[in-house]
Parts: sequence; C-alpha cells; structure tokens
Amino acid sequence: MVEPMHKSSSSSTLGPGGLDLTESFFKPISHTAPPSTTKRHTKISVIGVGNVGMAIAQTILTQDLADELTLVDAIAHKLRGEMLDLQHAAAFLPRTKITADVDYAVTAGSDICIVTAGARQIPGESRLNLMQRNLALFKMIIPPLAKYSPDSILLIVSNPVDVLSYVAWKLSGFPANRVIGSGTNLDSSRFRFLIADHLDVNAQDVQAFIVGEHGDSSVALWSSISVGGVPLLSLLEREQIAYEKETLEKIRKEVVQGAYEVINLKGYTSWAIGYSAANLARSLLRDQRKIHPVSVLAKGFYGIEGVEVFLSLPAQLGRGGVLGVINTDLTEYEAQQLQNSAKTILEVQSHLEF
Ligand SMILES: NC(=O)C1=CN([C@@H]2O[C@H](COP(=O)(O)OP(=O)(O)OC[C@H]3O[C@@H](n4cnc5c(N)ncnc54)[C@H](O)[C@@H]3O)[C@@H](O)[C@H]2O)C=CC1
Ligand SMILES: CC(=O)C(=O)O
Repeated sequence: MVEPMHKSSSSSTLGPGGLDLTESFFKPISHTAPPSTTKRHTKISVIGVGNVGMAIAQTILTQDLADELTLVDAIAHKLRGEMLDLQHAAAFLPRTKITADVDYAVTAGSDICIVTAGARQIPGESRLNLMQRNLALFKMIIPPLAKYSPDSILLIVSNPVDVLSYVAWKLSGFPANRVIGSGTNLDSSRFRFLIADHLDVNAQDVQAFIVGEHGDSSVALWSSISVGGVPLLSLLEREQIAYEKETLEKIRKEVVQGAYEVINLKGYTSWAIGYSAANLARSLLRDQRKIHPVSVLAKGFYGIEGVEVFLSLPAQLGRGGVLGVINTDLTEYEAQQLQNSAKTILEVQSHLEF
C-alpha cells in the first residue's frame, strides 16, 4: 500500500525558474511525513558588510552556525556584491541560505542580530571617539531590528562597543539579558595568545580574562589566570620566576596596543573579531553555557551600584542570552581598576544625547 505523500515547502520539487522536476530529475521517496517542527530554523543577521561584518559572516558560514544568514548594509551595490560573492562559495560550504537587503524586513525572525555597522578608528584614534557618529547610525539601525525580531539577541560589535551596547539596550527596549556587547572577548583572546606564546603552550589551555572597557582602560585579571588548571601567579612563585606589577602591566598594555598596531599596519582589524563574534554566536545559539568576558549591564555586580553601565564581566552565555555573571575573586587593585574603567565609560555615556 502506498501512503499519501505530504507536500511541503521543504519537499518542493520546483527547479530554477519554477520548473517542476518531480517526474524527471527528482523523484521523491514514498512514506513521507511532514517535516519535524522540533528542529527550529536558525537565523543570524549581520548589519554592516564592511571588514568586520564580512569576517563574521564568513566565519559563521564555515562553522555552520545557522540555517540562514542575512546581511544588511546602507550601500545596496556593495551589499549585493558581498552576498553574491558568499553565495558563489556554496559548493565548498555547509548549506546556508544567504539573503541580503537594505530593507530591515529581511531580518525578520532572526535569533541573533550582530551589529557591525558604523565608523571605525583611523590610526591612533580611540574607540570612544567614535561615539557621536555611531550613535546617529544606531538610531536608524536598532529600532527596525527590534521591530522585526522582537525575541532576538542583539550582539553589538561597533565601537565604542560598551557605550553602544547601552544605547542598543535603551533603543530596543529589550531585557538586559538579550543585549550583549562583544566586549573584551577579543582582548582576552589577545591576552591568552601573549601568555601562551610566552610560555610556549596552547592558548586554549590558558584561562585568562580581560574585563572592563573594550579599550584603553581594560583590566587584566592576573590573580585568576590558570594554565592547564594551574594558577599562574603561584606557578611563577613556586618556580621562583620573578615578576613585578610593572611587567604584568606591560603585557596588559600590549593587549591594548594590539588593536592600534593592527590598525596602523592594515587599516582595520577583522579576522580576530570575526572568530570572536562567531564564538559568541555559537555559545548563544547552541546553549553552550560557556563563560565569556562580554559587555553586559554591570549594575549590581562587582560593586558597580546605582549606575547603568555596560562593560565586560565574565558572563555565562546560552540560548536565553546572558544567563548570569560569574563571581571571580578580585584583588583590591583589580577591583579598583574595574571601578575606574566603569567611570571612564560613564563619563563618555554622560555626553549621549538620545
Ligand atoms: N568590538 C570589537 O572588538 C571590534 C569592533 N570594531 C568596530 O566595528 C565597526 C565596523 O568596522 P569595519 O567593518 O572595519 O568598518 P567598515 O567601514 O569596513 O564597515 C562599516 C560598514 O557599515 C556600513 N554602514 C554604515 N552606515 C550604515 C547604516 N546606517 N546601516 C547599515 N550599514 C551601515 C558601511 O556601509 C560599511 O559597509 C567599527 O565601529 C569598528 O570600530 C572593529 C573591530 C573589533
Ligand atoms: C578595533 C577594535 O576594537 C579591536 O580590534 O579591538
């Protein structure tokens, strides 16, 4: 007995130009049922197809993170060019539907919206200096994203990322757990690289956090660094390897200088932030519950009271967005540095005009 076949959009047999391929090339199997509704279609939108947006887009594709990747930019011809260029790699990539439009309606139903649009630093310019230019753009970008994907997670990358995460939170009206800045996830990777390079170990075996501002006032949490589970400072003491606060501060400065150096040399940074943002998208979409140093609403954590400021803290990320902030022991010096970093961001934030 032959069961009736259910036709659905995913079992469509229409070929290019609407040609019905059922009886020629494509012969459907019998005994079919409608597609399962338990596996959700996952969609990531990337706003801004510049150096950073495209590095993130291509990492998302190669790591097979979403069923659909949608791109938005203000420049229509560049946007279409980038979309086609990615689509032409289809034969070498996991299957992902790639769409693009200047109209935000194309982002409807996104799980994550990653915002990379905006001005970037010229050599020597600080991230905080970009605020006014990128605030104006965010007023055009965030409201339509919130309208078309009211349940999404906003992942902010544009700089200054901490202040703009606060702006995105305010403009979207989203709960704070669904607005995240990529923050010091990238700085921490630079930090782990430098430590790993110094000790000649794998950076993935180095647990180390940079917190606070994604920028000049960032804070290195030396007291909690471990390598393969061994606390770093006690290892240095045990091996009688001398270290001084100045030496450690020099490494932190090298982390801060890292971005300026790359911008001086190639004009922008892209590959590391591409991997960093895709790494965050994976933890969020796949409910990995991993701890990442990212920019979150810090009110109530680490002695930051009574002020609404976004800065990076070690946060657990999952399908619900920010699930919580980890309570790491800070030395007095680290706690003071974190307070100073919050003050630096708040000072810039106080000049915001919505
Ligand atoms: N948080 C982080 O760790 C990092 C942040 N960044 C930041 O990312 C941002 C982007 O940097 P790049 O990609 O190098 O710049 P870019 O100049 O290459 O690209 C910016 C893109 O934004 C688009 N854009 C401008 N206005 C728009 C609007 N209203 N709607 C949609 N798209 C719009 C432009 O057309 C352009 O394609 C900068 O603010 C930069 O500072 C860069 C690296 C790391
Ligand atoms: C540009 C920037 O924010 C970075 O590469 O860290």
